[in-house]
Amino acid sequence: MNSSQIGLYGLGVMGQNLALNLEDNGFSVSVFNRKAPGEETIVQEFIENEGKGKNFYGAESIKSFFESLKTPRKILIMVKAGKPVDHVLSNFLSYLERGDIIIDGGNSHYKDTMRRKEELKKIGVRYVGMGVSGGEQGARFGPSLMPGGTPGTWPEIQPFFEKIAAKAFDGSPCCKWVGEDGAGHFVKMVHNGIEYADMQLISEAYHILKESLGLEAVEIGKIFESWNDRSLNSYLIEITSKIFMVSDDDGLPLVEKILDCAAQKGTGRWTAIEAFENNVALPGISQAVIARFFSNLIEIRDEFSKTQRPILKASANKEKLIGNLEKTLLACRLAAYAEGFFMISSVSDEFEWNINYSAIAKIWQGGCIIRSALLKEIEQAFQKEPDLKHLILFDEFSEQLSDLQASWRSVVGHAVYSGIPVPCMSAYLSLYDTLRSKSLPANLIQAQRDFFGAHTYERIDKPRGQFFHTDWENQ
Ligand SMILES: NC(=O)C1=CN([C@@H]2O[C@H](COP(=O)(O)OP(=O)(O)OC[C@H]3O[C@@H](n4cnc5c(N)ncnc54)[C@H](OP(=O)(O)O)[C@@H]3O)[C@@H](O)[C@H]2O)C=CC1
Ligand SMILES: O=C(CO)[C@H](O)[C@H](O)COP(=O)(O)O
Repeated sequence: MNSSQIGLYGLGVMGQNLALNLEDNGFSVSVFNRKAPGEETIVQEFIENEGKGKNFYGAESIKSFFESLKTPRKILIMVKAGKPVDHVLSNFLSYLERGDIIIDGGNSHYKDTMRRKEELKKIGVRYVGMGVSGGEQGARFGPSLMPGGTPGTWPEIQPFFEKIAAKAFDGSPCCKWVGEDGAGHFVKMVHNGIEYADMQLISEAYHILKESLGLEAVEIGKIFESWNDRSLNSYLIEITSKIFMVSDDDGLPLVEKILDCAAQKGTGRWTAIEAFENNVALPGISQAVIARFFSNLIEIRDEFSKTQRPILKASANKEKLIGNLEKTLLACRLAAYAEGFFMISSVSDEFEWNINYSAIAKIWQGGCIIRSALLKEIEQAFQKEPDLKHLILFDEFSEQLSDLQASWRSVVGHAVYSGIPVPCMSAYLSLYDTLRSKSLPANLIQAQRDFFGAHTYERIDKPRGQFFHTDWENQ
């Protein structure tokens, strides 16, 4: 048969929509899904419904799936991350041929991608870990794509993915080769870390608007709508404004009926763990992950809240607070991207991936969950200064942070006095204050370490690299 240009394994939400997107763009696609008990007809149903009359081949077995593809085969896997990917690859082993290209588009851990790439290299199979962002709609009409893996593979798969990707502000595809090994999945993981932080920040703003100003959902929605018309313009602010406008059957806002207990599949947590593993501090992203954990402690929160005296809310001028919140969100969003890019550059340097940061800022401008107006400025910053160590050092951003800090302090201070938790906003403010402090109290920590463990210290009046020890008890 050997006729389809690309194969897609895994007809979940993402797989189905990517298959439709590929077909819309003129490609012939073979599709397959495992036949789990009770789900034997997924492929058939897809071909008879969403795929009806289109250029799909619905394979009934892995053998016929492989036979239906032009060689060297290009197969996009869209299954649950983790063991399922290894399971699928082991089922492919007897059919794969030298030169075939496997593309994992799921949210796989980049270290798994590096391992899988090395395993498949032994049999001459090329492996790409491609971060995909944009959810169901993105997959269907234009996702942001972050491919990376076996060098030299890109030219053969580029036509497919550039065609189905979303468009950046300048109309170019939100899809670029990120780098070797697990670079693509690594960048997607950090994307999700930033996604967690931005979502948490928006939720903290909502909490303040609701608790401090007592605003109703529709009014909060309108505030987000107006913010979306200015510097905060982004997908997450846009969908947030829409969420507040949706009512339940009884006419009350649906969002207020949702249990305040956030789930997570793990990519944000991985970002925080990897940051610690690589000696990089990601205070905002880490706090966003922690906030999701805390949200799950419903019973403890319920019990403890009853034991505490109510807090007298700090008074607030409504218009002023709303204005300050907008500025705080902007400062924090900048800090979130800055810490994300800092993480990417730290790990990219270690693995020598040579990631192009302005290209990443461009890939994220369309299709993905963290797309925002600010990414245009970030792209330009990295174009001007490709070796920029940290985004906060870019003149325009450091000026912006300096200008925004008064509003930021006022919001965090207001929340602290009112007993409204703002873990992410305050973590970013501490990050800002830490990085703007020429001196920190870490000298005392070094003295303590030397006191109890003879760990030695460096001195301000001696060159770096010379270490001293003091017998502190007998001075
Ligand atoms: N949903 C989203 O917004 C986004 C998801 N992703 C990532 O894309 C991937 C697909 O996500 P999504 O479509 O949402 O759904 P899921 O993560 O739920 O994955 C569904 C697919 O995985 C298959 N699968 C599960 N276990 C196995 C296994 N052991 N062997 C073979 N196939 C298996 C399912 O088959 P079956 O139907 O038979 O159970 C189904 O085709 C995931 O890695 C996800 O993290 C990335 C970006 C956005
Ligand atoms: O990758 C995504 C978007 O970019 C997914 O939507 C992601 O799975 C969401 O993460 P979580 O379930 O942990 O909130």
